[in-house]
This record gives sequence, C-alpha cells and structure tokens, in this order.
Amino acid sequence: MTQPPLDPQPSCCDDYDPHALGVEEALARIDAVVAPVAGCERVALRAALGRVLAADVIAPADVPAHANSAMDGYAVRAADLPAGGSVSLRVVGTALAGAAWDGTLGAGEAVRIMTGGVLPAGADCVVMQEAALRDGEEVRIGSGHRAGQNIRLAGEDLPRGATVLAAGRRLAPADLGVLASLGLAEVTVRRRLRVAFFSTGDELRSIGEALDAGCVYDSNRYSLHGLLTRLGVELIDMGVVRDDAAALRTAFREAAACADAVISSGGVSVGEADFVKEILGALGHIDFWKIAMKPGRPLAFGRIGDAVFFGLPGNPVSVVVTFYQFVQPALRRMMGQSATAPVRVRVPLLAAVKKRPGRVEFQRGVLERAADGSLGVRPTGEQGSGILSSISRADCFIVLPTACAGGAPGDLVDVEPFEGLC
Ligand SMILES: Nc1nc2c(c(=O)[nH]1)N[C@H]1C(S)=C(S)[C@@H](COP(=O)(O)OP(=O)(O)OC[C@H]3O[C@@H](n4cnc5c(N)ncnc54)[C@H](O)[C@@H]3O)O[C@H]1N2
Ligand code: MOO
Repeated sequence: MTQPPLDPQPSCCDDYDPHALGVEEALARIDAVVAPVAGCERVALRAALGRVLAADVIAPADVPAHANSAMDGYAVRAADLPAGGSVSLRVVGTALAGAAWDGTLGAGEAVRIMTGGVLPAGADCVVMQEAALRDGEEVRIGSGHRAGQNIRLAGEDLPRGATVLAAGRRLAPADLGVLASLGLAEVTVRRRLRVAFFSTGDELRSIGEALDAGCVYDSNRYSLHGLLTRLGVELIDMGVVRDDAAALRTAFREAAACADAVISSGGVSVGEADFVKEILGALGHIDFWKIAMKPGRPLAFGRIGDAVFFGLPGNPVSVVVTFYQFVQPALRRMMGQSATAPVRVRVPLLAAVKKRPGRVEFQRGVLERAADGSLGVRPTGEQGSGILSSISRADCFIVLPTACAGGAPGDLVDVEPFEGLC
C-alpha cells in the first residue's frame, strides 16, 4: 500500500507554517470581531479605580477655584517693586490657605500669604519669604521680581467646561485625585466585563491534590487569574476540565452562557486529546487557530453564541504571551477602553539570542541600565515555552521579527516593557 507523502521536515520546519496568520493580521481579525459591551453604572470615586469611563467628564468649575499663592511669602503689587535697590512695604494683613484676606491691596502695601492662600484683590505678584526681610509691620523687598510670579491662576489646572477625562479612559490613581479635585463623588463607568476561564488536560492536578506520575499542577489558571484580576474584570473560574469531548462541550456551553469572553488553555494543537478547535467549530465559529509567532502558535479565536472565545495553547509561557498580545487588547476594547499601542523601545542586546526565521518571537528579557545611563536588554536564558520562570523573572518582551535569525550582543532589538505581568 502506498503511504501518503509526509510533510517535508527541513531544519526550519518548526518555525515556518504557510497556514499561520501574521501577528498584525490576527490582531486586526480580533479587532474586527470584538466591540465594547453595552451597559454602564454609577460608582463611588474610590470604587472607580481601574474602571473605564462611559462618558466624558466635564469640569463643573475652575480648579483651582481662585488665584492663589504658590509660595509662603508676601503678596504685593509688582508696580511697587524697584528696578534696582529695595523698597519697604507695609504689611496690612495675612492670607492663609482656607482663610483669605478680604481687603484690597493699596499702593505701598503687602499681605503676608501662605502657599494656597487666595491672592488678595490688587496683588499681582508673590515674593517668597526667603527674598524678603521682615521688620515688624514692614517688609523689605529687592529688585528682580515680575508681575505674575509665584501665582497659580484660577482654572490653570482644569478650566470650567473643559473635558477633563474622556470616555474610554481607564481610571488610574491620579485620575481619582483629579475627579476629587472637581468635587465629584461618583462617575459613570462601563459595566464590568465577565470572563470565564478554565484549563483543559487530563494531566492537570489542582493545588492540594497529589501529583500522580506524569502529571503537573495547573499553573495556567493562576497566571490567568492574576492577569484578569489586574485587568479589573469579573472572573468566573471554571476549574480544570478533562480531555473529554462531552465534558468540554458542557464547559464551553456553560461558559459562553454566562460570560462576555471565554478563555481556555490547552488542547488546541494537533494531538489526539486536542478537542478544543473541533468543539468550538461545532458549537460556534472558529475565525483562526494558528499564528506565526513563538511562543503561542496554536491559538484558537472565534465565537460561541454572544461570547468571544480564546483557546490559548497549553504551554504556560504561551498562555501569558498570547494573553498579553491578543486577549488583553481585545478585552480592553470590550471594556470600552480606548486603544493604546504597546510601548516599544529599541535597545542593544546584552547577550546573544537564538532564533530561526519564520515566526515573530516574544522572548523574555530584563532591562538593565549601564553605568553611563544607557539601557540594554538581557534575555532571561532558556526560552522554551514550558519555562514559566522565564517570564516571572522578566520585565519585558524582546520582540524579534519574522526574518530575524538570532542576535549578538550589541545588536539593536525592539523591547516591549511589561505592563501588569511583573
Ligand atoms: N505535532 C505538533 N505538536 C505540537 C505543535 C505542533 O504544531 N505540532 N505545537 C506545539 C506548540 S507550539 C504548543 S504551544 C503546544 C500547544 O498544545 P496544546 O494547546 O494542545 O497544549 P497541551 O498539549 O494541552 O499542553 C501543552 C503543554 O503544556 C502543559 N499544560 C497544559 N495546560 C497546563 C496548565 N493548565 N498548567 C500547567 N501546564 C499545562 C501540558 O502538560 C503540556 O506539557 O503543542 C505543541 N505540540
Ligand atoms: O508556539 Mo508554542 O506556544 O511555543 O509552545
């Protein structure tokens, strides 16, 4: 009997696959499918950290509300100050932060003022106290001052009516402060995204179970727990599902019924227990399942009902890399967050990297600063997609393009600092 021809196995077979999508194309295909979820809620300011604004925030008033002093010193009229030599002014009052001086400054007068004190009417200059010599009711001031100095203008931080934070903004700690400075007690944010996730594989054991021969502890669910928690979504942890078509089908159905997005890990390759693509195809729709990248070539993307589905590869590093490169931007878009391009910097390699042409590689590295202040990147060593410690030790991806055939110390490479992995 004649055997079918085998795929040739040239030395680069592991790295080139004509059926795999380019990284950019895969991102574009995902972007074309996902959309922000409907629904929003009002939340108290403290609870808004990490949430995505559903509407622009417009400043209801000027911040600061009044012109005030940026220094402890004396509020004066610039016209009273000399071009050379010095002048003595009469101190007629004191303005503290929160306790204004109500009068109007006349010619030859000064008001003692503290940082944050409201600028008295008539004053247009603040002289810091180190540049003034107090003597009883008088203060002596020299030359070199100008109108407007050391004054914070009303509305110079946030003018009334300005868009302070735009819809789509994921609220960071300083944003809470900005909203508080406007006196806003609540904001309108998108509802939380619901994300269901599970691990697949008969070899997986949960923490607390005995590790039978040939088995491994399920680490992927913990990496995903961390990544999803940082993203601020509602987690639906569905545990470990065995490599059994019926059990997997049930898990997929249940996950898709309760979540906006479903993430599985494992079972997406070509092995005998790799059921994920088949089930996704039967219950929903597969958009693609192979990407020309390493790690993370087998990644199934599609839909089941209203939920988007990511079938991540089982290898622990591949899970984190594919989450970071594909799942996170998609979930952010679903959360209503405005798109932001990942930050990449070009720096020299501090040690050699091995790579074969054919796929984009996301190797793991640590950014180092040399004595002269310049940055370089040191690969974390062994880069196998089962070496999970390579990513926990790293603080950046070294992004090596498809055609790259390795690199030597000093070669320039693109580096993507992690956000949220370390
Ligand atoms: N003949 C081929 N074999 C493989 C290919 C290929 O193209 N042809 N691709 C390889 C690549 S690349 C990857 S990545 C893996 C992905 O395969 P699966 O998604 O089917 O993953 P599994 O086989 O289920 O597991 C792979 C590996 O990872 C371990 N694993 C899985 N889940 C977990 C977990 N939750 N926690 C810890 N470790 C986990 C699992 O035990 C395996 O060692 O396929 C290659 N093979
Ligand atoms: O492409 Mo796989 O994710 O390297 O092990």
